[in-house]
Amino acid sequence: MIEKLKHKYALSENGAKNMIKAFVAVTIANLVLMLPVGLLYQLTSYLLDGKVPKDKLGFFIGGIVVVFLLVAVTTYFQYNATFFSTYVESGVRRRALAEKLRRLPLSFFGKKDLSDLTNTIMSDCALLETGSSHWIPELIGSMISTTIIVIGLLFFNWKMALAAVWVMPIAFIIVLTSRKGLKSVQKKTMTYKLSCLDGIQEGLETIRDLRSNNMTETYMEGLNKKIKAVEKNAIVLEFKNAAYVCSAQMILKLGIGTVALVGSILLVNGEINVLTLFVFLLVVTRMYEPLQIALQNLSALISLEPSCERMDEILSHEEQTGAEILTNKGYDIVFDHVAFAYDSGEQVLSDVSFTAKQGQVTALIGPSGGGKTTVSRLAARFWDIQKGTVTVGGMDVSKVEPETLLSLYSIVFQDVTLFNNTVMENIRIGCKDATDEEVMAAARLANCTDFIEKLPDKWNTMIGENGSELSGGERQRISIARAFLKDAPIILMDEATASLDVDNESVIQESISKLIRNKTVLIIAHRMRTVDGVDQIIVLKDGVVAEQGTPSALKEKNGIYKHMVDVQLESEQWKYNQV
Ligand SMILES: Nc1ncnc2c1ncn2[C@@H]1O[C@H](COP(=O)(O)OP(=O)(O)OP(=O)(O)O)[C@@H](O)[C@H]1O
Repeated sequence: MIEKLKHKYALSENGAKNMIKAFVAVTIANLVLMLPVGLLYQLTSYLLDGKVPKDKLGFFIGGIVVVFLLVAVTTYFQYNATFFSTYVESGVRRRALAEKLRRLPLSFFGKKDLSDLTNTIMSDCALLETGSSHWIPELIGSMISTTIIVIGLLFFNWKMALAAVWVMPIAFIIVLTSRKGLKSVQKKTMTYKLSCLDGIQEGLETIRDLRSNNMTETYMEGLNKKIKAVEKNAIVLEFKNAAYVCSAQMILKLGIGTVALVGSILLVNGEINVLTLFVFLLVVTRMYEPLQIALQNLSALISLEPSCERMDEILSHEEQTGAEILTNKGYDIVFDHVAFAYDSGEQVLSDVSFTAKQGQVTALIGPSGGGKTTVSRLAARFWDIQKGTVTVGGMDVSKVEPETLLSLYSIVFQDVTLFNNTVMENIRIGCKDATDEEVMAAARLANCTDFIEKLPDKWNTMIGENGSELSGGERQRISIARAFLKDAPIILMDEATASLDVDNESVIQESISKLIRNKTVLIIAHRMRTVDGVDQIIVLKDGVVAEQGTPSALKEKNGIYKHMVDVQLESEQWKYNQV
């Protein structure tokens, strides 16, 4: 049962145990609320006999006090079991989701966009929070307590009990039949909501382009359509929900009528007395009250199912795991007959083999879409390959835990990610234990010091969300400073000097020459003059190694590389010219 609850409602072991406690708490609370009916039964029977015996007065007063105390204790117990544990569990669930996302392969993120995942962590969790504190315990608790009461009633008078009970399964079946329809509308609503969130996010991210292309009105029209779709679907969902729940609640109320009808017949036939009829009417109204709420809760739980499924999809997704101990001997990177396709299924690399040797610079070049970025990502196990092997110093990267493996790499990609923190802390990301002096030394090597010293708070200047207060070249130099600080044995670079001015570029190139000494360097290059001095060039075209060798050998071959060099030489002569 614990395992089932864990999967169904994305709970931790403790959360599932607490939920069972909540079921028990609600059941006991509901049963305790039936005790006054027992007292009333006793009292009425004495009153019908003429008077209440004096020696019983103490029993009734004591009974009332005990009932009050029990109600107070069970309410506290129920509150504790539902609310407190729910909010603790909610925090645990959000952390578990975030922790899980950290361990998932990047292929998973190709299928999900940012708003989808944020929505799961925030909105789906909040919805499940209400579900766990109200809907689920109240539904299960009232079902258990009603079953116990019904068994008691059957022993008391089975005919009257049947007159009260027959409506219950019908009411629940009505709500359950809505399951398929409700779930599909709920899924649609969620899809529309996510598309709406995507639209808003896209609008905010691209506001500059929208304005410069006079596209704001078109964008707003598109967004309005998405908002209207959400509205329309939400109304349909509410309407369907209300139709099923209200019909079920009406059926439930029929039970009071049948109890009165059957009771009157039995009374006339002398099978029961007035007191029994009175008690049944009292019990039935009390018993239907939590069931009315249970029907609403059942419907709410059905609508909650898609959210739980989305959470379970993340929590039960296979992680990228592996050994936490590195067994590599040296740092040669070897691609051996590697084939790879992203989730879209299209083959991106087929049968790629090459060796990037330690102490050498290997440049990946080739036409756009040839697979250069993909190869450099696979070298660090950002994705798992489908065929062949990628090894570092003889160690198969697919068998190493990703974070352990990444300790071997310094990565400098074009799209630098910076955090809204100080410059100092943004560089320290390269090595979290580095001292301020070490950070500054790395920054000096990456030629960052000049621009950092000019910032308002120097090293303590906050650089805005994703470094929005820095220029492209400055962002890139921070990323290079991180690589200096990390000082990892393997360096993956994506045309690291692309957005630097000529002066900066030559200084940085000199620094990079120092950085890469004795390291395995895999560099994605777009400009042929930067690869003239590398040890080896791998030309990737259409996902295969079309050429490989030293720059001079490839120039002599007169193939793709030579052609790229010639074309770039030509393009360097280009000037702005009116034709
Ligand atoms: N995350 C992804 N999901 C699906 N397909 C992808 C993904 N990333 C890249 N691709 C596809 O894989 C192929 C190779 O892309 P890759 O980025 O490796 O090429 P590249 O040689 O680095 O190109 P460029 O020089 O333009 O950066 C392309 O067809 C691209 O559309």
